[in-house]
Amino acid sequence: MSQYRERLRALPTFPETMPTLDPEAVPTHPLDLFTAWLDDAIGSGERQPNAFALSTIGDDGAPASRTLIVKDVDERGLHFSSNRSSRKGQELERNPVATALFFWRELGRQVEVSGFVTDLGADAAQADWRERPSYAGEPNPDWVLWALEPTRCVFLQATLDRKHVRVEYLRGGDGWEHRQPTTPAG
Ligand SMILES: Cc1cc2nc3c(=O)[nH]c(=O)nc-3n(C[C@H](O)[C@H](O)[C@H](O)COP(=O)(O)O)c2cc1C
Repeated sequence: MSQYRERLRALPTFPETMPTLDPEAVPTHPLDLFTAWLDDAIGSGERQPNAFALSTIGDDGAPASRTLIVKDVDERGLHFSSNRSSRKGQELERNPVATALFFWRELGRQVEVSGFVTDLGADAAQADWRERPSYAGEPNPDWVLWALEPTRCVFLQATLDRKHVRVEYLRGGDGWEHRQPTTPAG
């Protein structure tokens, strides 16, 4: 029998005290809730609250995920950067959709942001490139800054009794709508 079964079940889970999420009191635009939660995550002191998993879709339809750093958030969406020739760069070139998944464990919060990805242009990419620790004075024509413009966002606030509270935002023709998903959460 695997040695992991008992060890994994014995691991500590959520913190004893966590914030609450009132689905009746969320803002109209999901990015307003996202930035409020990002502020909380930065304030919580947890390491790399700017890290998230980005999933893209390959030609065979299979998803691929990797950790990235979110560089900015504005009306265009979540900004992130990488090499155009990377696997993610090639996949985004062919199929410019992605999902970003944040997990802020000290707050028991998860946010899923899905939508369309756009290239923010060479000037923005090089400005980002110059701020990287590895920058050695040369531009990098392969570097890209993208924005993930959301069409669907799901916010989850964990609770100790595992009755996690979720709010799903969907963008339709008339703007954003939100509701509590009815499918099981955990
Ligand atoms: C905490 C963390 C942050 C990272 N941030 C970035 C990033 O902002 N940009 C990037 O290109 N790779 C970043 N990486 C590396 C990626 O996870 C990944 O390995 C790399 O980009 C190649 O991915 P791909 O082959 O799927 O395109 C980061 C890795 C870690 C662990």
